[in-house]
Amino acid sequence: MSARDFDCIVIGAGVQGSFTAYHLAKHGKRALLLEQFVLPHSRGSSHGQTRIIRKAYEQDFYTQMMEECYHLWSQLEKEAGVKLYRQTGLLLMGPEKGRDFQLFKNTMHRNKIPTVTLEHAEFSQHIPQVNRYPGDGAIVDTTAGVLYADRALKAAQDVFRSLGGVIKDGEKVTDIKPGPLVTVTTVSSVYRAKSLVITAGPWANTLLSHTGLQLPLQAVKINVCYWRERTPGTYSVENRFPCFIHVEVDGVEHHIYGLPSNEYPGLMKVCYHMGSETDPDERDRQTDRSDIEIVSRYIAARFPGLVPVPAVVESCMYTVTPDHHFVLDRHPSHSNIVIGAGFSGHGFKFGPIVGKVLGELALGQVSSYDLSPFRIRRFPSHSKSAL
Ligand SMILES: Cc1cc2nc3c(=O)[nH]c(=O)nc-3n(C[C@H](O)[C@H](O)[C@H](O)COP(=O)(O)OP(=O)(O)OC[C@H]3O[C@@H](n4cnc5c(N)ncnc54)[C@H](O)[C@@H]3O)c2cc1C
Ligand SMILES: O=C(O)[C@@H]1CCCCN1
Repeated sequence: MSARDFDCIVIGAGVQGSFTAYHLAKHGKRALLLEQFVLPHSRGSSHGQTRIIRKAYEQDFYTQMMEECYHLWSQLEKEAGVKLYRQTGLLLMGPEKGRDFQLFKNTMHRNKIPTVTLEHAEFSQHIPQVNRYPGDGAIVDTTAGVLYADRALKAAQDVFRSLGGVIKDGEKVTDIKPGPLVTVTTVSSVYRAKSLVITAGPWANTLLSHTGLQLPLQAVKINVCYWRERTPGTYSVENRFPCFIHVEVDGVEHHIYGLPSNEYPGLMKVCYHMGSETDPDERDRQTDRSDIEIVSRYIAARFPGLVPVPAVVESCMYTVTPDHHFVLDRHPSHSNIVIGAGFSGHGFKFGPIVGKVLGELALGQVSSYDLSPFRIRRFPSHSKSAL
C-alpha cells in the first residue's frame, strides 16, 4: 500500500468523522481523516465547551442507542485519561398535557430510564430558580449531563492517532471520484481508498454534489447565548442546577434549552433550538437575532436570576433534515460511499455510536442498529442521484 492508499477515508473531522475514524482504527483499518480547516477550529458544528447528553427522547430508537453510547463515552474517558462527562440530570419542562411532553415522558417510562417527577410543591423546593407556569409538568432524566465537547473531540482524535490513524488538517477536499477504489482529491494531494465516509456537517451537499447526490439539508446559524447570573452560582453545576429542555413554550415553535453555568463563571448557556438559514462559508453574514429575542423574553419570564440580555454570543451551525432525524446510510448508487449527515442540532451525544455505525457500513458489515429511521430513501422527492 502506498502512503496515499487507505482502507477508508473519512472527510470531516467534526465529532462524527472523528469517531468514525476512531472506530475504524480500533478495528485495525488504515484510515485517513481529512479536515478542511486547521484543527481545532470553530467553523462547523462540533466546537464549544459543552453539549447535553441524555437518554430522554421522544423516540425509542434514540433512547435505545444511548444505552450503549454512555458505555462508549466512558471507554473513551478511560483510554484518553480525561473526564468528558459530568452528570447533572436533565429537567424536562412543558405543558403537562402537551404532545411533546407526553412523548418524552412515555419514552422514558417505557424504556425504564431513571426519572424523578417534580410535582408543584417539589418543583419550587428543588428548582426555586425557575418560575413554573400553571399546567407545566416537570420530569428529570437523572442519567443526563454535560459532555465537554472540545475535550471530547481532541480525545477521539488523539486515540485515533495513537492507533496509527492519519489526520490531515488544513486540507480541503475538492473532488471525489466514485469507483471500486474511491479517489479523493484535496487542495494538496490525491488519495485512494476502498471506502469513503462523508461526515462534512453543513458542507455535506457541497461534497455530495461530486457524487451526483443532493439531500434535503438546511444549514442554520445558531446564536449560542450566555446569560449573566444576578448572583454568581445561582444556576451552577455546584448548586445542583441541571441541564434543561423546555418544550412547547408559549408562542414559539422550537424548544428552548440550557446548561448550568460552568464553562464561563457566572454565565449560563440558554439557547433556542433553531436559527436562520446560512451558507456555511458565509456564516457570519447571517445576522438575524430573532432567536436571541425569543430567549430573552423567555428568560425575563421564567429565569428571574438571569439578566435577560446576552453577555456572550457565539456561533455554531446545525444541519437540519425535514424530520430532524439523522442520515446514516450508504450512497444509493455507490455502496462503498457512506454518509453521516443532518444531525439536526442533537447529534453530539451520539458521536461514539454514529462512528460505530458509519464504520460498520464502510467495512461492509451489517449495522448493529436498525437504520430505517435514518435512510436516505425516506426523502423520495428530494434526493436525486445523477450518476
Ligand atoms: C449551538 C449548538 C448546540 C448543540 N447542542 C447539542 C447538545 O446539547 N447535544 C447534542 O448531542 N448535540 C448538540 N448539538 C449538535 C451537535 O453538535 C452536532 O450534531 C454535531 O456536532 C455535528 O457534527 P458533524 O461532525 O456532523 O459536523 P461538523 O462538526 O460540522 O463537522 C464537519 C467537518 O467537516 C469538515 N469539512 C466540510 N467540508 C470539507 C471538505 N471539503 N474537506 C475537508 N473537510 C471538510 C468541516 O470543516 C467540519 O470540521 C449542538 C449543535 C450546536 C451548533
Ligand atoms: O441534543 C440535545 O440534547 C440538545 C437539546 C436541545 C437543543 C440542542 N440540542
